Order: sequence, then structure tokens, then C-alpha cells
Amino acid sequence: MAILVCGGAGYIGSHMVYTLINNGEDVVVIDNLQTGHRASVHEKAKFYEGDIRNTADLDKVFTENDIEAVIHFAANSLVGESMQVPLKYFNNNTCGMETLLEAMVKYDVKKIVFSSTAATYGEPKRVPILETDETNPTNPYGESKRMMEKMMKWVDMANGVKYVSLRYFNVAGAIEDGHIGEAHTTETHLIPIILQVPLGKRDHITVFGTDYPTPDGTCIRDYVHVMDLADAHMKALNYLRQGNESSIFNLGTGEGFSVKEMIDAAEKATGLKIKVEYGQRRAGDPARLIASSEKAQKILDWHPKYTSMEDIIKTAWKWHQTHPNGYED
Ligand SMILES: NC(=O)c1ccc[n+]([C@@H]2O[C@H](COP(=O)([O-])OP(=O)(O)OC[C@H]3O[C@@H](n4cnc5c(N)ncnc54)[C@H](O)[C@@H]3O)[C@@H](O)[C@H]2O)c1
Ligand SMILES: O=c1ccn([C@@H]2O[C@H](COP(=O)(O)OP(=O)(O)O[C@H]3O[C@H](CO)[C@@H](O)[C@H](O)[C@H]3O)[C@@H](O)[C@H]2O)c(=O)[nH]1
Repeated sequence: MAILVCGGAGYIGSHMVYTLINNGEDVVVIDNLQTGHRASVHEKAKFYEGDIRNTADLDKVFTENDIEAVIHFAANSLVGESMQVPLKYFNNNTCGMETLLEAMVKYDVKKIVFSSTAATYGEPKRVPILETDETNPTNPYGESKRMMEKMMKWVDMANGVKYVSLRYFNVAGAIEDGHIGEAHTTETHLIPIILQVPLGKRDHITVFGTDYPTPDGTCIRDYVHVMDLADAHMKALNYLRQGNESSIFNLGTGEGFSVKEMIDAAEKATGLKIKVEYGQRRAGDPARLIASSEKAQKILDWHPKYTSMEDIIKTAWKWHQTHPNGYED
């Protein structure tokens, strides 16, 4: 039987496909390539160019393959954009989940591992954030993902589709050998933007806000390596295979780093000076997001290998240096 990876041509999805294949799994990918890259998909995976909102595309995948479980990455995920065009997020993310779950029920597929996000929490009342803390999303992206979690809960109760929802904090880095990595045409993430400066693609990095209630005034985030994340998905899949109940897990390292600290770490990782300018806050940015991943540690036995920001950035740097134009190289 095969694992269906929805959005397997994207940044995190492509790392997941490699990890699954290295673990001896058969993999089928469906991706509409709106932000993904065909070249990022492992050659041993069976690839379908299709849209998860299209029932006919899903029928084809589920009838031509014996699918054991789904790992679901396919989504739009730009926080700022979601504030401008919320319906795009409710359509692709929330409606996409509806058609996918419909197909899973129809074809009797009873396991799903889902990409959720720290954005489901909104502005946290305390850090580190626990899975049982309140969810009050402050943007349509986080809201769409929270709605997707709730849909899975009801479909579990009605149809017995078991889920693991993984709430990622800030995903970063690339596979160690640097042959796949983060290649978003519209890049908003901090680490790739910082690295565009030493790559000569950007004159400086603008730090969004220096007046946050943090020790150096810049926002604090919990950065987790993409390969550690893929490892957590393998563990979540095996957790479902063992017949366990549906559950939600945070995925982060449990340690926060400020934007300034990340720029310092990037200077060390690249050995190059990075020009910085200080700007206004970006709307919707919480001051501090740090995960408690104790639940994932205890129940999934997940222990992230990467805890040094310099090491995480070194893997991203290797990818960007060898692929300055992403998959166009
Ligand atoms: N990158 C992060 O820091 C982060 C943090 C928390 C959660 N997430 C979540 O992880 C997932 C993957 O994120 P990413 O950074 O790899 O994004 P990405 O844009 O690189 O990957 C998403 C993939 O899904 C595909 N896709 C989108 N809509 C589709 C549809 N309707 N049908 C078929 N394919 C579709 C895209 O073409 C792309 O290949 C997303 O669900 C995102 O919300 C990401
Ligand atoms: O040019 C830049 C880009 C970012 N930042 C700051 O860097 C931090 C991290 O920003 P970014 O990399 O854009 O990540 P987040 O906005 O924290 O969001 C990511 O992490 C969330 C979980 O924490 C996920 O929900 C989102 O999908 C994912 O994009 C924030 O304080 C930004 O204000 C800058 O100062 N300058």
C-alpha cells in the first residue's frame, strides 16, 4: 500500500517524500504545482499533477493506487496574503480538506497526518504554548487551518478517519546534501530572505519592528528543521498505524530566537556580513511564539536533532548557494 502526499512538490512536502522513500514506503504525490516544483519530487514517487479540490483528480489517484494513509501539505500559507484575500484561504485550504476527506471516506482510507500551524493559536497568553491552550487565530490562514482540524474531528467521530494534526512552528533549513530546499516565488520567510543578502540578490534585510516586549525588541520564534519535521510525520504515521486515537501535537524545539539573533546566526553560518535596516512592525506578527513539544516528545518519541540556529541556517545556505534560482538552475 502507498502513502498519498498531497502537496508533495512543495518545500516541506518534498522533504517528506524523500524521508518516506528512504524509509522504504511507496509514495504517491498529488500537487497542482501552484507553488511546488515537479523537479523537487523524488523520482521513485508516482506523481499526479492535480488539484485536491477536484473530485475527478482525487478519484483517479484513489482508484489507480491502494492508499493506506494521507499526509496533507497542500495549502496556501502566506499570513499577510490571507488578510487581503481571505476567501482564497477558505477555498483552497478549508474546501480542499472537505473534498479530500470526502474521497478518503469514499475509498475507505482511515489515516491522515495534517500540516497545521502555530497560527491556530493567535496571540498566545503565555509561552511555551501547550496544545490545550486556547486557539484564537488572528488571521484567515490560521482560521482556515483550525477549521480543517475541526472538520477532521467530526469526520473521525462519524466515519472513523483517524488524524494527527501537527502544529508546526517556524520551519527552516534543507536536506543535508542540499539537493532540495525552500524555493518560494513569493518569499516571505525570514531565513531565505536573510540569505538573499549574502547571495547578492538583495541589498539588506529589513527587521520588522524593534519595539516588541522582548529582550532586544525584535520578534521571537521557535525554528524547527524541515528534516526533524519529516521525522515527526513518520512517527505520527506509525502512531496511527498502531491504532492510536486522533491527536494534536506542537512541533518546535521549545527555544525561541529573536530576529536579531537569527541574523547573527546567519552571519556565523555564512561567514559573511549581512546588512540590516530597521523598519516598522509587520501587521499580525505576535511578539513571541514558542512551542512546548513535550507531548510530541513523550507520545511520539520525537526529539529534534537540530537545536543550533547556526546549524539549521548552514543547511539552508548550502541549498541556496548551490541553487540561487531555486529549481530553475
Ligand atoms: N513553512 C512553514 O514555516 C509552515 C509553518 C506551519 C505550517 N505550514 C504548513 O505546511 C504546509 C506546507 O508548507 P510549505 O512551506 O511546504 O508550502 P509550499 O507552498 O511550498 O507547499 C504547498 C504545496 O501544495 C501544493 N498545493 C497547494 N494547493 C493545492 C491544491 N489545491 N491541490 C494540489 N496541490 C496544492 C503547492 O503547489 C505546493 O507544492 C502548508 O500546509 C503550510 O500551511 C508551513
Ligand atoms: O523580511 C523579514 C521577514 C520576516 N521578519 C520577521 O521574522 C519573523 C519570522 O517571520 P516569518 O519567517 O515570515 O514566519 P512567521 O510569520 O512567524 O510565520 C511562519 O511560522 C508560522 C508558525 O509560527 C506559520 O504559521 C507560518 O505559516 C509561517 O510562515 C517575524 O517576526 C517577522 O516579522 C523580518 O523581520 N523581516
